[in-house]
Amino acid sequence: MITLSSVSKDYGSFRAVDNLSLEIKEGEITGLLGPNGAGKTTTMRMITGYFRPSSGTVSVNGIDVSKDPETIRSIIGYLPESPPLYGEMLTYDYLRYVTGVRKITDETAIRRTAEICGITGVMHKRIDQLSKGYKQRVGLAQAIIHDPKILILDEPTTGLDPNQIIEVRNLITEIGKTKTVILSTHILQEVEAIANRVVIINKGAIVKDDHTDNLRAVKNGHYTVRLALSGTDTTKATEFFSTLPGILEAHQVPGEEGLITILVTAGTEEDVRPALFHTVTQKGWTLFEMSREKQSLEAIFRELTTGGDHD
Ligand SMILES: Nc1ncnc2c1ncn2[C@@H]1O[C@H](COP(=O)(O)OP(=O)(O)OP(=O)(O)O)[C@@H](O)[C@H]1O
Repeated sequence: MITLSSVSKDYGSFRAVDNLSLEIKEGEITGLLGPNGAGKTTTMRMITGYFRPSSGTVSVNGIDVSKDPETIRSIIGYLPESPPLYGEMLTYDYLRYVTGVRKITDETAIRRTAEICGITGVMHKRIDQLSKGYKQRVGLAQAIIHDPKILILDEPTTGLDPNQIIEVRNLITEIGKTKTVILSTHILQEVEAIANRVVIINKGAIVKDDHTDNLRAVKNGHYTVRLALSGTDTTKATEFFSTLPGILEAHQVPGEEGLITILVTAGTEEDVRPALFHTVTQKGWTLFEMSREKQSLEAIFRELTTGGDHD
């Protein structure tokens, strides 16, 4: 449905998005996760047609975004980080204004959208008198008033209090049942709460693309065990370790000179250390060290994005 092919974006001599390729299927809720300055907003703006890529192509439903921006605008709803709201307008007048700009003729569009976004009760209030949570709902309303198939949300819960965050997340989840959604955030929990796919971006490039469920599995069960041993070779040791029950993978990592250091990833909550120890003694190898390290989601994110801030 959305295809980015080798897309780059330069601001002068600075490359904000670097040769990024991504395919998003209909119905997916994708979280673009990355630290400040990673290139999330730039990527989203290229999908909406707001920015042209410096190289590469973006297509939506097979249409090249830069060739037919009009059609793209009718397919996509966009909520920028600071929604384009006019504070002195009443909510109703603002939404009527948006229907005018979008040339929406469906008379029920405003009422329908207000109901979906839970803003029926504030239609006759000035926008600058609304709470941040309600302002964000109005922002969402302007993004979906033309019933777009795709919704793009730039940091949709930034600046909201914890209750408002939950409300807006629930609203996005509800709207996301019938749309393809891309949202950006630098908050891991946000992706976990809303998205079924996570694309981690750092320095303008994708460093991880996975189902949110897999990340949850990492959080809930997976951990690593580091072993330092001697009396064998790396191939044998990794081979034996990776065939043990509950072990997903084993590979060599740098370690103390003269020893083989191996990092084993366990895919179970059970402790695999006794089985590892057994293998080592059974084979007559010598164990110098063994330690278990919890691999939290935060740790993975940090590992993938450290040093990522361009600013
Ligand atoms: N108009 C611009 N001119 C020059 N540099 C820009 C421009 N817009 C963004 N940048 C730079 O490009 C990089 C990527 O910015 P972008 O806003 O896409 O990142 P982001 O991941 O959305 O970050 P944030 O979470 O802070 O919004 C940043 O280093 C930013 O300073």
